[in-house]
Amino acid sequence: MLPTINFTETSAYKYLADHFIDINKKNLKELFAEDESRFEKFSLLFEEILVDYSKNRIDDTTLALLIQLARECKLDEAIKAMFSGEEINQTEGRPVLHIALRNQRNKEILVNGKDVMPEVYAVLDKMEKFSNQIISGSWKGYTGKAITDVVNIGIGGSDLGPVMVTEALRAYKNHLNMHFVSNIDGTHIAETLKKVDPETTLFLIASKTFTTQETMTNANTARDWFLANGAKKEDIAKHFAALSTNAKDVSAFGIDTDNMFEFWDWVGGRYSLWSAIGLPIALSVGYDNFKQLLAGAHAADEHFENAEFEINIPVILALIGIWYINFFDAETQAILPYDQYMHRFAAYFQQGDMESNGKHVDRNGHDVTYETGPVIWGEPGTNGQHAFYQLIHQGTRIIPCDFIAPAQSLNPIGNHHPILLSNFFAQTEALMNGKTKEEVVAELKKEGKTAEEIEKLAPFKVFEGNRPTNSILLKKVTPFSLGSLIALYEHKIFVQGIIWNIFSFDQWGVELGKQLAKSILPELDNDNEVASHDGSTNGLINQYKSWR
Ligand SMILES: O=P(O)(O)OC[C@H]1O[C@](O)(CO)[C@@H](O)[C@@H]1O
Repeated sequence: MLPTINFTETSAYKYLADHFIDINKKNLKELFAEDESRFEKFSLLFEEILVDYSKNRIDDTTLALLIQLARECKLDEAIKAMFSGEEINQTEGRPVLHIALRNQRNKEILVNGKDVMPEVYAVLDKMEKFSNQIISGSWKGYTGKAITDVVNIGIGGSDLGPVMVTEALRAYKNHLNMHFVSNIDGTHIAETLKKVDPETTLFLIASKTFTTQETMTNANTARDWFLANGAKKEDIAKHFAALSTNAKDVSAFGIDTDNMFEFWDWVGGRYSLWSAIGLPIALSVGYDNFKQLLAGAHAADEHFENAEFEINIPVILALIGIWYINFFDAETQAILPYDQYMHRFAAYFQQGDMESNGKHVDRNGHDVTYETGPVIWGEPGTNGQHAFYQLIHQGTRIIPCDFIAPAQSLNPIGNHHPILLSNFFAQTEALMNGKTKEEVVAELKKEGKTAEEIEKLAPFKVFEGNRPTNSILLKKVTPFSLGSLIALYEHKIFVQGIIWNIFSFDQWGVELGKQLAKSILPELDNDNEVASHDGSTNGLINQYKSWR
């Protein structure tokens, strides 16, 4: 059982509320001026990842109080509970053990008294064998040709993780063409099927439950297309595999359970890229790289489980996030990778964070009286700079940002990378220091503007600064470093959920829309006017019926 402490009733919270009044009067520039050792104090090096959190509106007291908050909320007990396989997903009656999927130390992890590691290793072995066969071409399609294209059909956690990682590791990929179909919109599968040949395509049906409407509809369409283009039912075994926990429905669909890669109910969908759901990753970059990804995540797990809170990256990042959300009223958090390969990283953690911590009921079943999960968003730099950074620099809201960049480029062409990184360094500096009226006036004078022009223009050119950022500098994006980075973010989400006293591993909030869509679907079968809903929904459905 997880602790159920209301963090706003702890003494640390009360001290933080007082301390906030002082910190809120200070700006980051002053904090740096007051303390020359901020960077040394407020940065952590883990493997080949440097996390600099010194450009945050914190000082020694803030951090000490935040850590006290974590202690009062019994974060240490919660971490132990997760790592030891307790049923911490209490609303679904399950443990939460994505850490077991990357456990590399042959340590037993018990679920209901049974060690899950032999099953985990058995599936990994099966993934290794299968991915080697597909990559080497020894696995043949129904006409004897090797596989050239892989189409992963899944949605949410059964899509976003593999998409994000295969893109982030694109520099490591082999000859296989990877495609991902998630949306129920027929356009997604139609456009994908235009690009592939049934004789050389492998379909992976990725669904934990094997009941998700979008995935099953897309899977049926893919199977129909396969059979309508020359293949027979018995050929399905060579071209369809399932990544699922539901063996019964997998075989009812017609997939041989030999081609099923199993995982378990203790793997949450949005934490499943480490499981059989990661098969497209192993296919795209090879099994050895997939293992490196797991190894990187495992290293981060060990860090999270064992490091003191003062030097524990997920704990520090989570607490700083709470500082902004619950004291500064920040509503959103931007994730800004300066790495084109990581272009889906923010989208991935949109699900990771928002489906986990978008909750308004605490672990006692009561409405919370404080804010919980932030809106997560972001795009890669420098594209974002030319789109939405204006609001981050000069808007009215506080938007804490994570800037992420690799020191070494995987495509070191000309001076692209130094230019990219000069922007990465400049942005956090600009957000922190801003530009004063005096600086603006001096600049305008230099440009030869008149006193009147200066007076008019200056207010618009002032940057107040004092805008907080974390900088995460990786030596290089490798399967190992990416695995670590993802796991650090996962654990950050866990820590925040513990402090907010919410359940981070269920997602009841996605059910209502699904239920209603199921009840509306039969109403769309005929042209009868609908009157069973509210006025707006009736109006929309009836207009649709008149236009289709
Ligand atoms: O893998 P499944 O069972 O098809 O579910 C897909 C996704 O649907 C959800 O359950 C809800 O959207 C996600 O948590 C999950 O990742």
